[in-house]
Amino acid sequence: MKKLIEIKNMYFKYDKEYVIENLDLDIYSGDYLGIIGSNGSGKSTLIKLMLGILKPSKGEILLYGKNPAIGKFTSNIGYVSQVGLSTGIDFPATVREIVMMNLYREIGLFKFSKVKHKEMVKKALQTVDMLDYEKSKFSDLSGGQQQRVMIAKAIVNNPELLILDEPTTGIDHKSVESLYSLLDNLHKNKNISIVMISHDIKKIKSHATKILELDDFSEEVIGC
Ligand SMILES: Nc1ncnc2c1ncn2[C@@H]1O[C@H](COP(=O)(O)OP(=O)(O)OP(=O)(O)O)[C@@H](O)[C@H]1O
Repeated sequence: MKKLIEIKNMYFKYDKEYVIENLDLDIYSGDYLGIIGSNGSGKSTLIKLMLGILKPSKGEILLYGKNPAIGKFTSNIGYVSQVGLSTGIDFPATVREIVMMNLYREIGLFKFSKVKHKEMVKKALQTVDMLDYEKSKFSDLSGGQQQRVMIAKAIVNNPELLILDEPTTGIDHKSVESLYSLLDNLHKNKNISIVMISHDIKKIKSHATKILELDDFSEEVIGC
């Protein structure tokens, strides 16, 4: 099995105290890892380390066997933030434009998208069942619909790994259920590995294949 992320003896602190201490963790292709833990236990920090936004204070984190270049986002990894953060989009963009944003590296800024790119956007929107909303204004959608669009944006590049930071916060019960089924579908049928923070321990344990508990500095991986 291919190793996507390898964390070795990693420590991280913002100021004086360590937020993450002596963490060892391997994430393989095919994993669906749920990250749980109380408020402030370091879940979002760990994701920022995985994305290369933060650098370990000690120890190592390797993405595809390499040190992530700080601030250089790899297109092999898709990222979805909390609903509140994704709705920070305050210009009148359409659903298609939002998803297209993750193709600009490929298209080139200020150049026109090609048929191929429009097809990639359509395919991603179809996967998340939002193709009918392609021309709708993003800001007119419900929280659950917006989150599906953000997932389409994250998968439009066909990443191997999708990282989600509590994507269900603030969305209604029915949308949460359908978001979990969508993630199951991406995991099982599209071979996308998943790392997801969740406060709903029962639910994440019933979907994930591994759980990492980040509490009281005691990190533990439990096979589900
Ligand atoms: N930029 C920062 N500078 C200093 N301290 C920070 C910063 N970001 C987070 N922290 C602190 O690091 C600790 C871990 O924060 P983090 O956001 O990773 O926790 P979390 O488990 O994701 O919490 P929550 O469940 O509330 O989102 C907290 O004590 C937090 O106050």
